[in-house]
Amino acid sequence: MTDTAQPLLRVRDLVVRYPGRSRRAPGVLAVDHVSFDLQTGETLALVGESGCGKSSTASAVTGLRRADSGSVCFLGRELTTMSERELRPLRPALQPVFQDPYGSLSPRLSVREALAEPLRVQGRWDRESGPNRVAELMAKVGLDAVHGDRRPHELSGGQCQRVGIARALACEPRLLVLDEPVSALDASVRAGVLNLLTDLQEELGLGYLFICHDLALVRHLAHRVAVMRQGRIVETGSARQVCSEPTDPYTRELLAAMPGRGPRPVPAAP
Ligand SMILES: Nc1ncnc2c1ncn2[C@@H]1O[C@H](COP(=O)(O)OP(=O)(O)OP(=O)(O)O)[C@@H](O)[C@H]1O
Repeated sequence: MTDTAQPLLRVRDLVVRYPGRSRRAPGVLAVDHVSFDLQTGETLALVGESGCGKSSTASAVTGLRRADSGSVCFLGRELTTMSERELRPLRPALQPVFQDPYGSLSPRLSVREALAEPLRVQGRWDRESGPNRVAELMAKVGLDAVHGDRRPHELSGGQCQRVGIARALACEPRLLVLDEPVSALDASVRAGVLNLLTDLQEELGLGYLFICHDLALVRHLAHRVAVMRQGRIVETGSARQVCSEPTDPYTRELLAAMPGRGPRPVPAAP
């Protein structure tokens, strides 16, 4: 029987420390006992000023960095105590999407090759169905077939980010950890990528851990928001509540200083 009460992702008392290089340069406690749940089909935005620990939290969730302590439970499995070998079959279901759309793609691979790669790595490639699956992924993220032979330097930032999202989808994920996925894009293409993420979530029931510092985007995309300060979560609530009536004084201060404060809607897709 499926346990419907179990969240897609449950994080408890997560701690991430960066060791100091010497006695004079002490380490940094980047994530200080952070806890949150994320449900299937839900977007939880992690917001906070630069250096508050958002990306370190994301790295520990995706396993790019080992947590120093605490629990990361994904699909009911505790990730922090697993060996690399035990983690391998779970990794496709938990995919990161990074801020820098060019940096996250190999400059040598065409779009088609970049999308075939995760299928090959996972043993899902075969000569018959592979090319169709690649075409399907391109269509899903709104890339024309003509882009298939292009390399990253021949694409716009928005198109590169669509390739990054398609690569994540190739793994048939359940959760995307989106670390500032549109911050490096021109304002004119941001809305298109955000709308794509919304459509994919609706269609595939994906969970999103959305790391962001722009309140307008958070309001537009997130169901719930967790506000971080100096490694800790200081407030959690619905996007509407946190963005309009924050209870924590620091959140109020932070939101007032954030880009996108006030009722500024995200422009429609071009
Ligand atoms: N590799 C590292 N080595 C040492 N300290 C680090 C490292 N990465 C991050 N830190 C420190 O950990 C703290 C949290 O950083 P983190 O990048 O997680 O914050 P952030 O909220 O994502 O910031 P930003 O919005 O600027 O990306 C900061 O004090 C940062 O300087």
